[in-house]
Amino acid sequence: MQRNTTFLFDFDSTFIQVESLEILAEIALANHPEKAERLQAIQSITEQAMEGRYSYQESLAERMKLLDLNQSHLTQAIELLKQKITPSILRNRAFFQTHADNIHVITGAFIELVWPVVSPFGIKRENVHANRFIYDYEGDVLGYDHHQLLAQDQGKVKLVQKLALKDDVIMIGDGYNDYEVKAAGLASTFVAFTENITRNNVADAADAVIHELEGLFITCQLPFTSPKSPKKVLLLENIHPFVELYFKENGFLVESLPGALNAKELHSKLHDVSILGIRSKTEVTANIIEGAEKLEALGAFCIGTNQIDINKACEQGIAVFNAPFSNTRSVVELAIAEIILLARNAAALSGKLAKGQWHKSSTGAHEVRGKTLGIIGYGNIGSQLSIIAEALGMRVIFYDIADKLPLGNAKRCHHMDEVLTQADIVSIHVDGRKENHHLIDAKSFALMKPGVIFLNLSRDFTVDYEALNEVMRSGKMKGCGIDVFTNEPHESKSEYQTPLQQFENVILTPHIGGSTEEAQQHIGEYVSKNLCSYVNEGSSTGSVNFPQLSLPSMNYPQRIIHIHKNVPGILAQINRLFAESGSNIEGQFLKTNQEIGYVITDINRQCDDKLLQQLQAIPHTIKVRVLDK
Ligand SMILES: NC(=O)C1=CN([C@@H]2O[C@H](COP(=O)(O)OP(=O)(O)OC[C@H]3O[C@@H](n4cnc5c(N)ncnc54)[C@H](O)[C@@H]3O)[C@@H](O)[C@H]2O)C=CC1
Ligand SMILES: O=C(O)CCC(=O)C(=O)O
Repeated sequence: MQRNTTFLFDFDSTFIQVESLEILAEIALANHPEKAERLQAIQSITEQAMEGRYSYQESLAERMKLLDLNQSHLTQAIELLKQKITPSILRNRAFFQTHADNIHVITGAFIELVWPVVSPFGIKRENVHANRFIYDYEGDVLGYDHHQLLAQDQGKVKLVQKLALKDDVIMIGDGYNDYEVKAAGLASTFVAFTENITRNNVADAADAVIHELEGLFITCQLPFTSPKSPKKVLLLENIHPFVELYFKENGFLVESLPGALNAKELHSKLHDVSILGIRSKTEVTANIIEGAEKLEALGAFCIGTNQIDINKACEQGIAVFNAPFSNTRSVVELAIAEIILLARNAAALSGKLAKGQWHKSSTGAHEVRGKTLGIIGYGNIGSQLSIIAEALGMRVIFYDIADKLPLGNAKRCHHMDEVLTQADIVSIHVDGRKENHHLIDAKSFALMKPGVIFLNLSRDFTVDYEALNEVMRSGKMKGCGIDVFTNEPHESKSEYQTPLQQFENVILTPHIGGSTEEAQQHIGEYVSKNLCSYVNEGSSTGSVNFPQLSLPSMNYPQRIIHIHKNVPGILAQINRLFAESGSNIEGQFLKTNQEIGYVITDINRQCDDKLLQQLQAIPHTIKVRVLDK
């Protein structure tokens, strides 16, 4: 950095992606009959003022007249604005922290909104210059302080004059009033910031136009560069918003899409992506993995990982993570609800009443107390279902290929057929391994009792749905609850047809077993933290295909990660290379699983290209990663 440079940052549409007064107006006018007209008027006045076509003083007065504000509006606006920080500002938090003494925020926005957003960046309170509201005793906003320089025309110019800065001054902003500081001779450079909005007359007047904050480091030849060029995260299938925010706060570039992508779309999107986040719909095949050169980690924001070619991911050194517990309770609650509703014929009766038919009857409606629930697959979901079903007075029997401890009074059966022949309700909770294709077929249905209730909330292919349709058509089955379907649509709100729609006593849900706010929030937190600490520090806790290593934080100049096929003798070769290169090993961690050897070495110096190439050349090496402290 040139010595003694002061950076003046605009706030609205520069530090944040939006105009704070517009956000405040959206909230304050939410229930106002003239909401649309007033919002449009506010936007139009802002735009004219920012382009320098309208007096700032008048524009502020006009906009404030259109609002009735109180404290609660401000509180809501602050929360929203914190989510709207400009991405390149967010990922360069370190820049603001490092140069806190030399950074000012100068804005016509209100301090009540500005300070909570900028303070986490280490910006000093005395360096934040903004307008302020005036309140009555009840906390309603009476107006604003007209005497503040920033409420006046040429307000930024007057304020910077008053600051009497001795340093070289660089003004960064998106509006004409930011340019005015340079025009008045108070800044050596005006940098137009266009990440959120481009105003042609402002860009034309600027000494430099930057699209992201990193452009400032280049334009001003600051040795401060982004800590690393940011890695890209692609999030698909409506993953919880926490995840996007979390990655952004940790310096990643994030793209979020609501639906799944098909193979072609996914292939072309992945070329520069380091972390891919999906749920159950995105097929990550061997071809996709092979083409994703930069992919380091893959997060399944769900339980099932059958949609991912795990073997290929191992071969390519890509760690896969999931959330094995976070949505299990949600699935169990849905299963219990469906069992009760189907036992009471409620799905059929509700469907009739929706069509105007009042069918009040107890015939064929049963309590679940005392009935036998047969669970196939006694894992995290099956075993929780067992406990809750027993609490409702049901008798539980189960079958699992693994030797599972029966919980409560549940009885373990040694053959699946035992469960199928005895249960009043059969519920499938096996995992999505390939061998489970059509685990439940026509023969299985034939073994079930007449009047059986059948649930599948696991994976579509575990059940032969043609056979299920047949048995439903035959009238043998009382009803079924199905949450997982063949060829589920990639996007929510799509059309979907299944022959099961013709039956009455069915509960058909669009794969929502795990779709509760609670589950999605927890999955989001769990998977994104594991992904982040894998990519940033090498910890593989929570990975489904890598040996799990929880590592200490990085205290030495470099951490070298060597991922290789699990064959004997690799560690010795790695350590020989370190010794020959004169690197001192400060700490070393090794864990293997059947496929992979995972060696992490902290060394006392920066590893040179030659050493890296030698590590990469060790036979059976899959990938070498270098992490800087
Ligand atoms: N509908 C939804 O939204 C959701 C569906 N799921 C699905 O539910 C299923 C169960 O999930 P978890 O309980 O978390 O899995 P889990 O892995 O904890 O349990 C699966 C159990 O099934 C057993 N198993 C596998 N094949 C079997 C077979 N052929 N016969 C008997 N037992 C067998 C395993 O030994 C294991 O104990 C998975 O397929 C998962 O993908 C999970 C969450 C949400
Ligand atoms: O909620 C989802 O997207 C998928 C849930 C699921 O099937 C799973 O967690 O395995």
